[in-house]
Amino acid sequence: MAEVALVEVSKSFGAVEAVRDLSLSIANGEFVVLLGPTGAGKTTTLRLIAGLEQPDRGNVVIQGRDVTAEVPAERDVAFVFQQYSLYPHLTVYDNLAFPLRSPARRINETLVRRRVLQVAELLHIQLKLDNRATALSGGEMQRVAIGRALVREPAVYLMDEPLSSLDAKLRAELRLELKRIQRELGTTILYVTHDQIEAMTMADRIGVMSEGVLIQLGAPREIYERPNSAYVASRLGTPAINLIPAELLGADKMPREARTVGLRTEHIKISSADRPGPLAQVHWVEHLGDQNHVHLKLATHSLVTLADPVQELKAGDQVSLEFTDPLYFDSVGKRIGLDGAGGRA
Ligand SMILES: Nc1ncnc2c1ncn2[C@@H]1O[C@H](COP(=O)(O)OP(=O)(O)OP(=O)(O)O)[C@@H](O)[C@H]1O
Repeated sequence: MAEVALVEVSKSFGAVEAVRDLSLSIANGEFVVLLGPTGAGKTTTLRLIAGLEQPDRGNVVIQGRDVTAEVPAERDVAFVFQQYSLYPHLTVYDNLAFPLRSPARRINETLVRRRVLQVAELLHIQLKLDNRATALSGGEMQRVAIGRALVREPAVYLMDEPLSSLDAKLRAELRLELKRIQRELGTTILYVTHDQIEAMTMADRIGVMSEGVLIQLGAPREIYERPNSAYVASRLGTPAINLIPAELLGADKMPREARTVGLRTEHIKISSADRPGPLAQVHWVEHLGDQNHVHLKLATHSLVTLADPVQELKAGDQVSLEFTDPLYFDSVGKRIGLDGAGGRA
């Protein structure tokens, strides 16, 4: 049974349609990531599930129960926000125990203690239990914030960019930990992020949103390899996919309706200028440490790809390009050759 389902939900704020006709079903134990630019409607989607917003139309169903009319406290969800919302005057232990001590729950202290210790161990903060929340590093605070959600066992965890305030190293660490915990506990998570690496590495399925609409929902590889549109293709991949007008590349081998060609770095091979293929000029080479990005000029268009480390390239070099299995998009940006294998949202 779906743990959480949104059924044709819409929500406007004045003239802004924050979420439009959104249907989404999250299975028990599934990790779904909503990815999209700012203003796409991701946070509003979480708030609608939590009951912090009321939909204008549509229904929210949690564990088979229609909760649309219920207040947040009646819904079985836990929310983790971007900013750690800890009680500064309480110890880590008491912060973790807090959600279990509400009068409505009446859990005895032995059980509270057992659960807090279990979660603290899971998050590697067991040595910090006596610290005040303010005497923690940012990464530790965010672990406690996540732990406060984990001590409860709700139907679904809603997480709104929980790692975005952390530095890159901590983020990478916590990303792995969160995924491990989710696997171990079999929890159901709906997670919002701008970060494509978080989406690719943690999600069972990614939902790509734009302007309140769920554009595509699918497994990370499916979204990456078989995007339904140029928009979705441009949300994943570093460097970003190159979108080049089809007429620049010669129409002979392309589908007739192709207007734009999507070239990811793995679709582009750089060879010496005497090889067949369109000629491009190296504009500059960006050394990023672990990889080199080559910026190329193909007629009037710029293209970015990865440089083979053994290939000596420098600004001004002429090279020939060879393209393998690029993606083709029609005049409205829809991918040509959609196979209908569950790729559409
Ligand atoms: N309480 C509100 N009042 C008015 N407009 C709102 C409100 N909440 C959200 N919006 C608008 O709804 C749209 C969607 O906002 P939302 O916060 O859901 O986007 P988001 O994808 O989560 O963006 P971000 O990544 O920046 O958090 C935006 O245009 C936003 O300005």
